[in-house]
Amino acid sequence: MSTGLLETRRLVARYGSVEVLHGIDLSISPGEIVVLLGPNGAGKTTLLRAISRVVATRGAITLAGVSIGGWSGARTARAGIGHVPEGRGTFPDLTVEENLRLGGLARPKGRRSTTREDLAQVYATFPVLADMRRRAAGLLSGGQQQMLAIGRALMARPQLLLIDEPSLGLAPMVTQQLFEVLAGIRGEWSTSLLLAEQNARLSLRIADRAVVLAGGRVTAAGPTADFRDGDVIRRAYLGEAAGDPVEDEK
Ligand SMILES: Nc1ncnc2c1ncn2[C@@H]1O[C@H](COP(=O)(O)OP(=O)(O)OP(=O)(O)O)[C@@H](O)[C@H]1O
Repeated sequence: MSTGLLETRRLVARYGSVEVLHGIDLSISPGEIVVLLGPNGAGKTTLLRAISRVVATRGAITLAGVSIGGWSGARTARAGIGHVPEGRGTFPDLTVEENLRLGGLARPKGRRSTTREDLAQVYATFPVLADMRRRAAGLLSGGQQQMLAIGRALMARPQLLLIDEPSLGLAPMVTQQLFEVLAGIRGEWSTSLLLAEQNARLSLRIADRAVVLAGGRVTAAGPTADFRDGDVIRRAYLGEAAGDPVEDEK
């Protein structure tokens, strides 16, 4: 039996009759940070949705050894997996703290910490949110909203946190600060992270392993040290025959 936190085997996902993931094998260890890289349309978002059970799948998915595939596993998945979707999805008319409290409602029964303790921990992770706790979420900057979306997911004390394109629409400096915080989250919150991210340079800096998707298949995977060379990224994204240089930043 595997010791991984998350395991997928031959995972297939489709939208209607169109199959977009064609048999993904992925494993994530407790406390590990894994980044999903790949060009637009590769299937990164769909893989996160498949793992959090919001798109239909075939194949095996286990979380801490418990099957979360099929309908019966969806509840287990929701209890153990936090999902920060692309676009963040915070409630703009609610305050920062109200948004965070809503995240806490998803916590599994038998939790050890109180809501007050969890709020304090979110504010320690993202001090700017503490200063804005009574402000409507819709008035926050893009970076602050991303922090709020991540904080809200953390309130459910997930074993695995899925974050889709955290850098989307953020200035480089804000993205850098956000990634520094993300690097610390696994220790502070005892969670693993799976990021889908176009910013290869920054995400490779904080992740332990990278998995590259193209056309709904894994085309490369390994420790991030193997991917820091721009040529490896280029081959992984475009195939051996690629001629034009690709920016590291892509
Ligand atoms: N709701 C949907 N209905 C039908 N097809 C979809 C839907 N969402 C995504 N797709 C298709 O599934 C494939 C994978 O898309 P996905 O969004 O998972 O890729 P991605 O790697 O996350 O891309 P991006 O970096 O642009 O977000 C694409 O061909 C896309 O057109």
